[in-house]
Amino acid sequence: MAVQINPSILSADFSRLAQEAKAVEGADWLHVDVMDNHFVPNLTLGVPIVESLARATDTPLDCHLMIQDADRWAPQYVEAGAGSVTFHAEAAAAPVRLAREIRAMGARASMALKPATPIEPFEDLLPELDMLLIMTVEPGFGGQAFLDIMLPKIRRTRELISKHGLELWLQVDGGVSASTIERCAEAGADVFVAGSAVYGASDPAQAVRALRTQAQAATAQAAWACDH
Ligand SMILES: O=C(CO)[C@H](O)[C@H](O)COP(=O)(O)O
Ligand SMILES: [Fe+2]
Repeated sequence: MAVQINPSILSADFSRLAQEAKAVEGADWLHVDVMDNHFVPNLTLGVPIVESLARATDTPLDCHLMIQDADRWAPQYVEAGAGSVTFHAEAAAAPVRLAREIRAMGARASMALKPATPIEPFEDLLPELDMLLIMTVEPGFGGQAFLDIMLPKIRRTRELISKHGLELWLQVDGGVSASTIERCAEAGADVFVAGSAVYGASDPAQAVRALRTQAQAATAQAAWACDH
């Protein structure tokens, strides 16, 4: 699969969200961080803003729900227009039922793991998912430093995906930038969220293109991609 670059609007100007979304048209997905001040110590936006964003841009929305009670709320983000909904493993009471519900509603189902949550207990669930998100910072804030210690987990997850012959996308989120994206791609990620590295740049669309070029080059050299 081609690499995908998903700018995170967490680092955008929230008073001009429609224009900020348009500034990165050409990106694969727009990453929308939903935070409830309970699952993470920060508060961002909810269903009405996702509904408005879905109308304002042709770029599909990749909603990352950092909220408690994901089982109750995730379907509402599909209804609001998200093309992909990511719930946290730590916040879902019934992740298989929830993933099936999201898929049945016509969206891609994705599950996220905080840095301290291992992938191994979820091996048998992977066929139920369209994407697995490995957090490379503690969720809650943009602009944090990339956690190198997550690289082995990315590698192990890529091995599980290969072992089971899955079509699962492997997303990384947190501290992804020109200086870290190649390590993520080499380890096995193929979907890259970047907030500050895109919206902190003078030309966000150009930053997306540059990250894509770097990720493509690193993937072409990566052992995991050469096996396919
Ligand atoms: O989920 C997130 C934080 O919890 C954000 O998507 C992420 O941090 C993006 O910002 P940056 O690229 O600046 O780290
Ligand atoms: Fe995110």
